[in-house]
Amino acid sequence: MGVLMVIVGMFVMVLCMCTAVLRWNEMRYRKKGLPPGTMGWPVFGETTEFLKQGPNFMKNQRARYGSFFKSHILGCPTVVSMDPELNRYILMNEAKGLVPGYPQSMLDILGKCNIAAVHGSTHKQMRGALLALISPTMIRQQLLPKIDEFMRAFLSNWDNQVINIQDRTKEMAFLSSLKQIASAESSSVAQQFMPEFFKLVLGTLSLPIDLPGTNYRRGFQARQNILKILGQLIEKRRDSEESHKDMLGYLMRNDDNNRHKLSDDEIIDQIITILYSGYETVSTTSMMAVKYLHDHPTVLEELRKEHRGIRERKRADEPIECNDLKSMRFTRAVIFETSRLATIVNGVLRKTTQDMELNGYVIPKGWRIYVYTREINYDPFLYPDPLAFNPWRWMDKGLESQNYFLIFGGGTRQCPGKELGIAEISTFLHYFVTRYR
Ligand code: HEM
Repeated sequence: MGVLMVIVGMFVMVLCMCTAVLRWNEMRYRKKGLPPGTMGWPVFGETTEFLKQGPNFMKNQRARYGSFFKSHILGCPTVVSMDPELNRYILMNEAKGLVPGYPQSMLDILGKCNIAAVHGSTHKQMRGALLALISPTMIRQQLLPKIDEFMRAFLSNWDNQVINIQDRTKEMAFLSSLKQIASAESSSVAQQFMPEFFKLVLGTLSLPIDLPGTNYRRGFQARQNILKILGQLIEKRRDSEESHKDMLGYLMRNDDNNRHKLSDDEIIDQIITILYSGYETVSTTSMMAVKYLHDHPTVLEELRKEHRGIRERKRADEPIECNDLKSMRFTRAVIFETSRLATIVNGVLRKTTQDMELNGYVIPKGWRIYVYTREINYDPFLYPDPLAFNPWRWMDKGLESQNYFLIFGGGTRQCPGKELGIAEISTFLHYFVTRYR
């Protein structure tokens, strides 16, 4: 009986202490002008709930506090905006005191010249250099032939095997980008590069704890190894003086036509940016498209009809060209519907560089703003019967240009790789549905 009393007493004491700490933490943030919401525990905030519950955490908080609330997630005090109007306003008005607000581990591992780590004129410079590499002309003349050659080879000999589509689409996204970046050397460096790249990706999504065995430490070491691989590649190319028509070749051009000359460090971070930005997005969209096509035979049939039509107009070894891509209207619709229903990107993060008034509240300098765009994908007014996989809804072109289409972000940081990503996924689907049942 005595032991039981002690246990109950201790339990009550711990409960009181926890309540006191939580209350104290709430009081610290009870400044006038901040939006409603809870801040959770000191240091950890509500990160555990956020990571465990995912979108449900957002929904629950919105039910309690409305579409604009404060929290403390991923190590920072954060305001979450789930309001479509406000989200659009924030993305369109980044210059009024906002910079990207991605976690420290991501910035450390992706490098200080990474596009998400820079703003103002440096951002303009890095974005300009990137846009020159993936412009519609570059896609038509340089990138699409490489993508086609890669997908054609990658999607061969899958018969009579069990294919792990998640692993394969990850490999596909990485190797396809690598071929566009360094086509001549891609097959010789891929085996060494790929495992390092996968470690780098894990590191960017970890807590920045620099101890042996942590994903952060492994990711950082992977970055060092990738710097070495890319540094050697650049050096070799400079020594050989041979010109290369791939992304690295264009980045290294030293003639007067190159308006966006970058230093070697900037070139390397630009390459890591391209690999990183197109990796999770393209691989997950491709994987989910395969899943939805499997679940919806009528959609698969319609898609197959489109691709068989293209094949019938070509010789067996003739590559996919820009006109073929343009004619893939249903495929584009399948890609958008997949991105919408699977919500590949939940939202984007920004950080305030000064106290900032938003929605009638004052957001202090240094706070994160999570522009949470996921919910808009399930809005029944924009997308009737929102949980149905219905690519036909995208056949009306207007839907792609409506104001709340934020699957590829918006404003000055809108995804520059949208058309390149669509070209890769479309070519993947082309060979997938024309070669396999
Ligand atoms: C289906 C595929 C893709 C989706 C859904 C997607 C989505 C997005 C989103 C939502 C953003 C905005 C991030 C922000 O505002 O902070 C973004 C930015 C970006 N994306 Fe994509 N993306 C895709 C493919 C690609 C590809 C293939 C590339 C390759 C070059 C790429 C390169 C970038 C870059 C460099 C940025 C940063 C732009 C800047 O900060 O100015 N993306 N993407």
